[in-house]
Amino acid sequence: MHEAARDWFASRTWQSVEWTVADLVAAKGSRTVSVVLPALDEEATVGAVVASIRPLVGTLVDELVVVDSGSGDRTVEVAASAGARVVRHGDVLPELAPVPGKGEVLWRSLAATTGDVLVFVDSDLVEPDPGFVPALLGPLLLSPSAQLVKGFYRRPLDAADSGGGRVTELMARPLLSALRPELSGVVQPLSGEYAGTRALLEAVPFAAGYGVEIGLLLDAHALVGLDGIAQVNLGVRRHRNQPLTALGPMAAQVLGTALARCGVPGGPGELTRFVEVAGEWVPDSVEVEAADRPPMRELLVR
Ligand SMILES: O=c1ccn([C@@H]2O[C@H](COP(=O)(O)OP(=O)(O)O)[C@@H](O)[C@H]2O)c(=O)[nH]1
Ligand SMILES: O=C(O)[C@@H](COP(=O)(O)O)O[C@H]1O[C@H](CO)[C@@H](O)[C@H](O)[C@H]1O
Repeated sequence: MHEAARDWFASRTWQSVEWTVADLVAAKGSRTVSVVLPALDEEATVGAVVASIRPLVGTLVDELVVVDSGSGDRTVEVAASAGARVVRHGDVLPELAPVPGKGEVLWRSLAATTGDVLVFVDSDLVEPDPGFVPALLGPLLLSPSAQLVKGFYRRPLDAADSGGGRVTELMARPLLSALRPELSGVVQPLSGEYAGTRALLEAVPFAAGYGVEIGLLLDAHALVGLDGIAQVNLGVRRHRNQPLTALGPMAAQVLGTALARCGVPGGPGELTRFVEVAGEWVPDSVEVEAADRPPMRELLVR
């Protein structure tokens, strides 16, 4: 293991949560906290995720916002009835036509919220743990240098107790070990549950697609160094696992964003896969976008 990564892992990893919500409320002081859930067609799960965080609103959490990515189901209604403020992606920065992607809604959430600290939680969690948000906020509110805190966990895959995090294990981890070994101590570089200071998040670009997590991690490292990053054990994280075929374009976006951040030319471009049709295999090509949205601070005059 890279020496800097080993030292960072030893000093900036919380294997267990040593604080209470009351400790965090006391440490928070005048700082404010926004929790953001990106959502695309999550009517089946978003309600329970909102409900797992809602009890913290008014004390530790100042606003709980679901940013909808253009859902075609009842995500908006379910999220609102569970107690979240719901923002549709076109409602914020309406002068900018939304582009598809998770990073797009996370980027827009910066303009739709006011918290000094933001916590991102996926809306497709299954059996969401109410401890996730307090755990993620601990290092940020209690440790002066932390600006980005990544969650890590055991990741079930469908009915199996482990095996999740397929793009993490097969793309992100090898990428980081090759291009940024200093970050090889990050247990879940693509975790969708993480917290960051607004100062950091508004200072960096957001990859509009699934490259958002790897992009933020690489940019945080470039901007604030390893000492500005921490990670905390959240236990177990179950979520709706996409089929393997859907993870090819996701992996390509992660690759494209990571290469761009590391100054390696060559974006993801076109990804060609193959499908079997009546006993024959035929190509199935898709254009993979890895475009970035600019640092929000360049748009917002505060
Ligand atoms: O264009 C998108 C794609 C995803 N998501 C949300 O981002 C989170 C993670 O996406 P997904 O579950 O597709 O990724 P996975 O967890 O399977 O890697 C979920 O809350 C999605 O609803 C979104 O808001 N817009
Ligand atoms: O970590 C991963 O490999 C992928 C896929 O997870 P699974 O194999 O379905 O458990 O999930 C993550 O990656 C996305 C891209 O960074 C994030 O946006 C998701 O929040 C995260 O779940």
